[in-house]
Amino acid sequence: MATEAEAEAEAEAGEYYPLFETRRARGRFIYIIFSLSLFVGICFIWVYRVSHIPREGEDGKWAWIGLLCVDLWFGLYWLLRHPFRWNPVFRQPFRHILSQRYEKKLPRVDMFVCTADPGIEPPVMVINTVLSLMAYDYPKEKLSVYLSDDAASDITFYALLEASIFAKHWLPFCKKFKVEPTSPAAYFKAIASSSHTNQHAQQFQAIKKLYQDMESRIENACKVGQVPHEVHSKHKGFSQWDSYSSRHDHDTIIQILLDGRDSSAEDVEGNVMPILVYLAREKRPQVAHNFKAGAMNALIRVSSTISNGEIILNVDCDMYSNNSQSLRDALCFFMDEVKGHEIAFVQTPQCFENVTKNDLYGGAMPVCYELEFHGMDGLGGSMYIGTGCFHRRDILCGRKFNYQCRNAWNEYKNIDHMKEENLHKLEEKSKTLASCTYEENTSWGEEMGLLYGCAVEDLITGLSIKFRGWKSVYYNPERRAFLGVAPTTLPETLVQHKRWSEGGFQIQLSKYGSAWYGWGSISPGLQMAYCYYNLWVLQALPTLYYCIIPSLYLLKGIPLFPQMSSPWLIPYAYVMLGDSSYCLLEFLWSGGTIQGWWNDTRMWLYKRTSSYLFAFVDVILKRFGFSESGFVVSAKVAEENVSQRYEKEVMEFGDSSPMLTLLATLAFLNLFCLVGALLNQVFIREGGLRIYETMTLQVLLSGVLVLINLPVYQGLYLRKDKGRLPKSVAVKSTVLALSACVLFVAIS
Ligand SMILES: O=c1ccn([C@@H]2O[C@H](COP(=O)(O)OP(=O)(O)O[C@H]3O[C@H](CO)[C@@H](O)[C@H](O)[C@H]3O)[C@@H](O)[C@H]2O)c(=O)[nH]1
Ligand SMILES: [Mn+2]
Repeated sequence: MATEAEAEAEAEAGEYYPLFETRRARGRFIYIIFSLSLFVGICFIWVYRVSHIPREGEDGKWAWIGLLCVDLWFGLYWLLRHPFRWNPVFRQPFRHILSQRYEKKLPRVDMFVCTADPGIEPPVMVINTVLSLMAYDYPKEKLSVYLSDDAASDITFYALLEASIFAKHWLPFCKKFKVEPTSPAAYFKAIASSSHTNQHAQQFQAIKKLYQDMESRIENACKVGQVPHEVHSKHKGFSQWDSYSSRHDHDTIIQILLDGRDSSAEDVEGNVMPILVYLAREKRPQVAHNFKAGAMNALIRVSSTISNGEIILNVDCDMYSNNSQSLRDALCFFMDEVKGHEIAFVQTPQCFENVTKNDLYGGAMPVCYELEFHGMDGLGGSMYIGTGCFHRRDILCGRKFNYQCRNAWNEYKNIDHMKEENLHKLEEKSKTLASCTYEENTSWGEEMGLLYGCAVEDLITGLSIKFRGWKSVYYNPERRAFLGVAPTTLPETLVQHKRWSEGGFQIQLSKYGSAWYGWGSISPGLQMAYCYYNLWVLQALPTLYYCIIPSLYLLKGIPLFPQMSSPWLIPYAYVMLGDSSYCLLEFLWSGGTIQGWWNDTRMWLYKRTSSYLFAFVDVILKRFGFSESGFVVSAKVAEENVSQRYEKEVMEFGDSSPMLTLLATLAFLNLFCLVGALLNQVFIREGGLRIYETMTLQVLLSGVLVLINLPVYQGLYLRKDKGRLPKSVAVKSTVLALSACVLFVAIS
């Protein structure tokens, strides 16, 4: 094995091969020229706004001043978008070199899966994730999987118990036939019938049957809400539920289901299996449990006594491993002799198995993962996004960066001394580590582990690691590393984005949001990039302004933009056309479709006018102590007819919520204004084409808003299915929009 000194000597002699390589994107020059020209356009718009403010007594003075502020803000925010595009980098790990150099010295890896609600995160899905991780192509004695169950559900525990038995067949099968993906459900779905060799076909059928039997047992247990009697009495683990009173009030429940130190934990071919642990940390109603961050911190502590892997992989319960090599790939970054010592975590993109072709709810965020994250990587490292991320344990636990820590890889921690310790003792010891009083008067949640008090614990934790001097890597392999489930309804998507944007804003208001706190530890470009995400909520009011004011003034016949014949129209046209074509091209380049881009634009509007607005209000309320933090877990399953509509890309509204009422009101407001203005023009003013001449941009703006809202009008009045907008929303929004229009016209 090459030590670092040897590696450097090799490198000097010109024979050294690094464990990974970094490529830079080309064509940046063209981009810079183009954005400079756009910026000039934006400046012209600003100049126009300032120099054409209506005089005292003229119509629309205040609306104009409002537009000036909004245009200023949009222009400044637009600037924040650039650092992402300055220097995108692409990483390529070399895992064959890793095997050559380090096969015997590979570190232990602890993998954490978090689940919180068996109702919306079905146990079958959770164990598929667990099984996919257990089957990584990696020395099994060095792997451990921990499942944290924040619902402390005995059915999830039962499912994991079943999985531990099924794994004994599944792991050797995966190894023998190089199965990919290693999540049984995904694999059987991908390969409906086996066309391989005879031997494979036979074993394929056998293992498929085993899986299906297990699946139906677990689903059955979920349906009746009870663990089968004979299993319950046979396994001692269930006795831990004797003192259980509710999911918010119970002792720590921990069970080591498989442990290589115990001979019963061998697969059917006599190979060692990964360690497998179930954990439900203690919960008490009066003690804050800090949601996923709390669960992760309990996992970090408990795993430190059981396996203490140097590397920690963290996934959400729906994110199964889709690439059995990605673990080795990630290690190439950490173990690289020249650069590895400064890398704290390796993040893979969050990709989804269930996004449809045109991605109705914009869940895939292709530009984000195919471009912006590469850009952040070039600026010093992408964000930690909570799932599909490999961490170094000590750094996650708060270690600061210093140059001495280079050789840490050679000092592997030995866990052999625990061999004699019997499992039961180990479990008892771990229980105190997961108790809800353990963290009292410690720095867990502040300097150690994942940070508390923020709706995006992942982002803030990643940022705090950066501030301690570390770098990170964004690794986007061709074969997706993980696949999960994206929300399949509009309300769920909006709620998820509310949580995200709220979290971002919380970061911005915390010490991590300030430019001076991070000065020197992260580059100004990266600061700007983080701001771009963290300031989402501040888009809400300006966007609402643009959706409401120009349309109302259109109805009243007061122009707020340059006329067709005015030269000031040129910068407007250039900026609007230039920017949207650029965004469209980027979207297509990232793998999206044209229809997908249109859908994404709609979601962009909806998120800004509902999620971000509600998040903004919530952050303010929380600041003044009027509201408490929460974590609305997104559902990973949908009813049959809901998923059918999802497959057909028909928008699912489903229930009445203030967010939907707001969206529908805006949709109607624009429809009424547009129709009102046109009627007014034709019947009352008889001015011929005047409106097109004086208010082209306002007509266009309302027109686009009406077009983009087509699914809302359909959902309100044309559809009959259950996913339509409820009647109550239809009534409320129509009345609200109509009265806004009437009032506005009447007031003057
Ligand atoms: O009290 C809780 C709440 C949630 N979770 C788990 O956290 C994960 C993420 O929850 P999900 O509802 O799927 O949220 P998403 O919005 O899809 O998650 C993204 O955003 C979250 C932060 O808002 C991050 O924690 C996630 O890792 C990231 O994938 C799931 O496995 C949950 O089981 C817990 O363990 N305990
Ligand atoms: Mn999720």
